[in-house]
This record gives sequence, C-alpha cells and structure tokens, in this order.
Amino acid sequence: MSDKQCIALIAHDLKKDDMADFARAHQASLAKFRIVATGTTGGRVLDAAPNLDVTRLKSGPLGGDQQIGAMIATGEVDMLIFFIDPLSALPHDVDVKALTRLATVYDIPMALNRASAEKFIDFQKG
Ligand SMILES: O=C(CO)COP(=O)(O)O
Repeated sequence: MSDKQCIALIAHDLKKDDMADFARAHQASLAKFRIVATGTTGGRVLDAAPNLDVTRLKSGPLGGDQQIGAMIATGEVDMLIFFIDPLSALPHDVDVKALTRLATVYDIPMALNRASAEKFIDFQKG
C-alpha cells in the first residue's frame, strides 16, 4: 500500500467544472496524494489531470459518498475536498450529510468550497 496521504475529491454537478479546473491548476500539489473520488467527479478530474493517481468509486447518488464515509471511518482518507452545491435539491442529501458528519467525527480536514480548498493547497505548499 502507498505511503502517500489520501485525499478524497467530490463535486456536485454544478461544481464539477470548478473541480476540474481546481485539479488542473493544482496537479503538481495533488500528485503528492493518493486520490479517491466519487465516480463522475473522478472521471472529470482524470480528464483534466490525467497523471493523477485517482481511484474512482461509485457515483455519489449510488453510494459513492457512503464509500468515502466508510473510508474515513477506517482511517483510509486523510482529507476531504467536497465542492457542494447548496442551491440544488439532491436525492442523496442524507448521504452528503452522513459524509460531512463523519469527516467532522473523525476530525479530518474538510473543505466544502473552492476558497477553502485553495487554502489547503497553500498550507500544504508551506
Ligand atoms: O453526488 C456526488 C456527491 O454527493 C458526487 O457524485 P459524482 O461525482 O458521481 O457525480
């Protein structure tokens, strides 16, 4: 197993362009991590930055958020970047809540918007 830290990347539909842009802009920083992502987000990230080490899980509405939540609970995810869309109704809203709850329970760094994610990258550069 890789000794790289693991970062989870997720974006809701209206935020996926933003996530693709974020991944492209910060490929060098993100390359230091193992990345797990929900299915569609992971595809967009790989299109934008093909050299990143991305494992794609299920799509969010089909269980991807819960898979990442489980990985947080088992200590496999060190950091969460989740570009949420607070203006759209989602069929899997309970899964989103469960995921952000577990990130809080296990006290892992969690950025829910791009401004926070940019700060993570800045901090990580030192
Ligand atoms: O819905 C999501 C997170 O709640 C994201 O899932 P996708 O990346 O598969 O679209």
